[in-house]
Amino acid sequence: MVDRPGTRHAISGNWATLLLPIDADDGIDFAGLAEEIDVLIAADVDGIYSNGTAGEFHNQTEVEFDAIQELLAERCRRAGMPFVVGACQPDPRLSLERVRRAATLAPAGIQVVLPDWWPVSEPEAVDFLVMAAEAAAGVPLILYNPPHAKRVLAPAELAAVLAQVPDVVGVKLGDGDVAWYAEARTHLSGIALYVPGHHLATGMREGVAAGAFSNVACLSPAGAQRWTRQMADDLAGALDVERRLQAFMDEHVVPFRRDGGYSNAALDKLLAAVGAWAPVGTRLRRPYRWIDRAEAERLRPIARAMLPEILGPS
Ligand SMILES: N[C@@H](CC=O)C(=O)O
Repeated sequence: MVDRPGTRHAISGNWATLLLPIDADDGIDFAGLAEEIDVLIAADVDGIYSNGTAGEFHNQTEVEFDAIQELLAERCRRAGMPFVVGACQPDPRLSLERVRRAATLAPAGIQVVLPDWWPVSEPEAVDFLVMAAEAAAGVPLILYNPPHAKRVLAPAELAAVLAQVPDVVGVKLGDGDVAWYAEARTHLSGIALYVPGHHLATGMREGVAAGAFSNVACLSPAGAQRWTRQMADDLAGALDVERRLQAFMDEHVVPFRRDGGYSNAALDKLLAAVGAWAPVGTRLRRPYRWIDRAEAERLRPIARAMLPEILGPS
């Protein structure tokens, strides 16, 4: 069990996701992944995490899972970079095994999703998280509860669940409107909340966000880090960047999902290819479709013009 901190959270700021470089034969390019981790370390992000949706946790074998986490842990440990392991898995049995193995790597936290084939009730969510906490053996848990989860918990429901599992110290979730932020303040103070990367300045202004497991870091880890630092002493400027980030996403990225049916992971890999900071590529593992790399080339000058603070030189 761990104590939940009051207002300061051990895991905060700009967390960058691993994105899997995928070969033409559908295998994971581990040499490319190692290079990517080193670029993230050099960008001096607040931390690196594996196996969110963008890390394609839902489409890898257990042997691959172990190899990814070991590579992340080994390189981060050597560099003194904090890391979080995503032990996410829609199947609760496999997920608990992933948590158990992740704990042996001594990460700063372990991320889990709720069982995701049959939507869980609140008591079932509690029971799963209690089992996950046992498997984590003292490593703090972060619940990843995005809008596309089978069971999405509203702030009051989350508070009721988390009150029974103090080992869950944070929640990565989709935020909402002004009313949602008011609800989050009412029910979730003391829990570290991680809002979508391109909403982080708003989450900070509303006094709710501890940080982001960030899609902005997909676009540029170094740029996302600069932007996150800006929030501390120039929130108005950071909110202006956020407005342009959202315009870029709405006009140029979201249409791939809304009109083209691409997944969030495809969108995140597109962002990484626009930023061109590591050998990630746009390819996803089959059966998921990926966005042609030419689209990244087309969008790069647009992104640079709209977001010089994020994509400009450091
Ligand atoms: N929701 C994303 C955030 C990064 O882009 C994830 O997969 O973790």
